[in-house]
Amino acid sequence: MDKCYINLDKVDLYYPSHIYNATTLKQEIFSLLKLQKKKEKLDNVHALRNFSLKVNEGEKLGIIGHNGAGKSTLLKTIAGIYPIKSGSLKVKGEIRSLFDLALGFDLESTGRENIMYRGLLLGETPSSIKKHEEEIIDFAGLGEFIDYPIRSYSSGMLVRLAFAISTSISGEILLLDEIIGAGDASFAAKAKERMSGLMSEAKILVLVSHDLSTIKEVCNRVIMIKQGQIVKDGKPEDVIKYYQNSI
Ligand SMILES: Nc1ncnc2c1ncn2[C@@H]1O[C@H](COP(=O)(O)OP(=O)(O)OP(=O)(O)O)[C@@H](O)[C@H]1O
Repeated sequence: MDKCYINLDKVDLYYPSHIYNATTLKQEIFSLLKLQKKKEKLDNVHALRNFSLKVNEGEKLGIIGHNGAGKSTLLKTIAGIYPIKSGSLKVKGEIRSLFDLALGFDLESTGRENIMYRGLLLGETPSSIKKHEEEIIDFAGLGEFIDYPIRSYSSGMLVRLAFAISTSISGEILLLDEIIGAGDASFAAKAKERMSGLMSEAKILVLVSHDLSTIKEVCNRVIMIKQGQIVKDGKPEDVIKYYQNSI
């Protein structure tokens, strides 16, 4: 069987500025009355610049860098969420991304119904979701609330359900934006154990985190990103030291 990999070659990604360049009626009136300067046109944000990266099977890649460096953008680009402007992105292997855990939740539907909706969004088939349903319900530990609309859940209960669904099926390539610590103390311990299992089962792990000790513990390769480019790539201890010296 072919090995998994992620390959980005000279990728450029922009966030379009037109979203922010629109003026509200209030801003127009204030500027007409000369109470406020007319809004300056903003440029597109060039978030990944001529970005090349190859990640091979067996690699547990940590991504570090200052706020706004482009770490989350890179993760979402690998997940195929953001369209790239130029260059190429090739991914071999089934991706499981654990961000936007509650994406696709419908507040008026029950926990059980939401397992189906979210599972379908994660690319599962109805029969595979049904197979995992009891295990998800058991892990979330919501008792009879599983048949209540999720509008009635506390925020901790929602997190439990979202976490249980998103981590019920492992993928070959695991993309993580910070390791999720979910729920109260008893659930957090279970969640941590499950996360460790998923991370060690994954054929490729890509982990974005500001927690350098976790990066050191989990990863066998680290890249540091600055202004949408890799400035250092290598062994965790070397790249972490380089990053710390840059602070
Ligand atoms: N939805 C968006 N629209 C416009 N610009 C964005 C958007 N998301 C991120 N950016 C910009 O893209 C750049 C990279 O942001 P990104 O979120 O990838 O950084 P990050 O390294 O993950 O930061 P942090 O450590 O703060 O989470 C920043 O300049 C940010 O302002």
